[in-house]
Amino acid sequence: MDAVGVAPCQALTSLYSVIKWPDSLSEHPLCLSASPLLLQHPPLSSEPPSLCLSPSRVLISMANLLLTLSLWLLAGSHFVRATYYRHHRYIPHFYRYREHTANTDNLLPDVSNPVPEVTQSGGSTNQEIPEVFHPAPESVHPMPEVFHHVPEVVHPAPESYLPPQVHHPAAPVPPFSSRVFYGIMFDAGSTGTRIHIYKFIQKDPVELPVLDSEMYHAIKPGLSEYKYNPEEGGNTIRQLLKIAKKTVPEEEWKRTPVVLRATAGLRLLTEEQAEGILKEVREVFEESPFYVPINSVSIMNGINEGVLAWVTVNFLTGHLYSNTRRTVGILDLGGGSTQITFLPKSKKTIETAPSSYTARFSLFNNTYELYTHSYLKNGLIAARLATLGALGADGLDWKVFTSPCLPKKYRAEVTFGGNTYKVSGIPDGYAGYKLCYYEVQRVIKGIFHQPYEVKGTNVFYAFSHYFDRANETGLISERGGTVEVRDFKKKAKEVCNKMTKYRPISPFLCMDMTYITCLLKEGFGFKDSTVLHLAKKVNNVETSWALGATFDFFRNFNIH
Ligand SMILES: O=c1ccn([C@@H]2O[C@H](COP(=O)(O)OP(=O)(O)O)[C@@H](O)[C@H]2O)c(=O)[nH]1
Repeated sequence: MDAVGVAPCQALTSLYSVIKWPDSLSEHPLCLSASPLLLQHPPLSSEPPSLCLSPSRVLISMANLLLTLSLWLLAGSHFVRATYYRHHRYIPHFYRYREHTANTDNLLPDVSNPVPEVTQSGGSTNQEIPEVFHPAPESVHPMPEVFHHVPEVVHPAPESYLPPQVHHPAAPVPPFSSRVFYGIMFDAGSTGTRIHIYKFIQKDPVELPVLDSEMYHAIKPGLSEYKYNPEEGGNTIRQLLKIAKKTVPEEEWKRTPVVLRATAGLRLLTEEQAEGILKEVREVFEESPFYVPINSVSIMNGINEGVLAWVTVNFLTGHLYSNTRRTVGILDLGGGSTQITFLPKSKKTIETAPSSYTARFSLFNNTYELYTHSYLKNGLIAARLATLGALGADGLDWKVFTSPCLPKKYRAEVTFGGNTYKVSGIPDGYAGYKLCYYEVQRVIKGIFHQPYEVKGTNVFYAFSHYFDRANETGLISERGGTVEVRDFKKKAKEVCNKMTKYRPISPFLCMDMTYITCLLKEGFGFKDSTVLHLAKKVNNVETSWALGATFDFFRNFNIH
């Protein structure tokens, strides 16, 4: 018997109690002690309990047994394999939504196959995104889970929001060679266009990719300034694409998606003007070496802007993976619009909100129903012009718009949305906080909805112009920090009553700080004692809707 044959033979000893091997098979019959198994068969001789067979019969019997055993093993291995592959790790759908536990990595939500394969021919730039990028969204539960179990408990002392680490330079090299991929998101805002180049690392084929880093660059003015000259607007995009070409390795260009989402600036233009600019951007994208998906250039609606900024901030602060459902709200003050978004703790917040002020989406087996709203024309720059009575006014060629929020001797021309406005302080009049507050109130009163819960203790992250103004006036450092709503008010009073001192920073500082104070208190209804976390970046990644929009591109959140 050869070596291969011996092993299965020896395995038989576990089935038959004992095998006594003689010195030589050719000379001695093989003897098996009687075992309960063998005794089920009629005895072959009259000498129980041991059974002796001639070598040839033994070999035939062994061959039969081997054949039976092989069949068992084959069937068994099939069964085992089938069971193994039914394990959740091998069911992408199950894996995506149920494998997540709280962790501290900047993991990209569900990108199992995030970037298109480069086609052999060089790839068409307007091919459709493979379906795997946009798996069918999970059906939304009619009654969102959030309202079943979330007690109306407030958390007066919020957890320390230590953000997860972004960079993992010392990670051990896995046997699977890590795959790096990129996503390029353009934020076409009213005051500027920004490029966000995200680098992701797929460390393991069955694990979620990790956000490694972001390359960010901004350019002014925004695309809406080019409403009469879209080609020039296209040049600003070309300039930013040069940065993308330097950041993304050449071999990755063809499979790196490039997407542009425009916000308030383009929303405020006529459809024709906005379309002229978007068409130009599409052409610039098409001539770039990057992957241009369908719908790569569009105007984003206010709901998505609010929800995706909420996704970014909660992702970066590590709240999307937590099982506690404790999240943070966001306050975004752009140039043309302002957004508030949070996950209510109380059912009453949604019940008392206008239906257009709520949005649902699914992520990691959770359905979130958020309170969210974007107020168009209430961004900081639009609000300046509204306070001056200039927004939407005619006679821009000759009218001078004045305000007690501006230094008395200030006179200038400001441009916004492709229009130029003449503005000035009131040379012989009064200026100061009280008068200014009265003026900005008109831009807020009767426009804002105060969410039921905002007087509670939800934690809010405030960024964009909230951050910029707080930083410029010394409320916080470059690194950000926390302030109370009353700090904005205190600083606004100081700035407005000492306009000359603060004028070098910005002649609009009094108006801006007063507007922010009024917006927070009388617009959203925050208490003086509400603490706001001001952050331009979390873990070196911009707090903006752009990261959330990149996730949404890779895996459709079905925000509705
Ligand atoms: O990633 C970003 C995106 C925006 N901003 C700032 O946020 C404000 C947003 O203005 P935007 O023109 O985009 O406002 P919108 O048009 O969306 O209202 C500007 O001060 C930007 O400098 C920023 O700091 N980082």
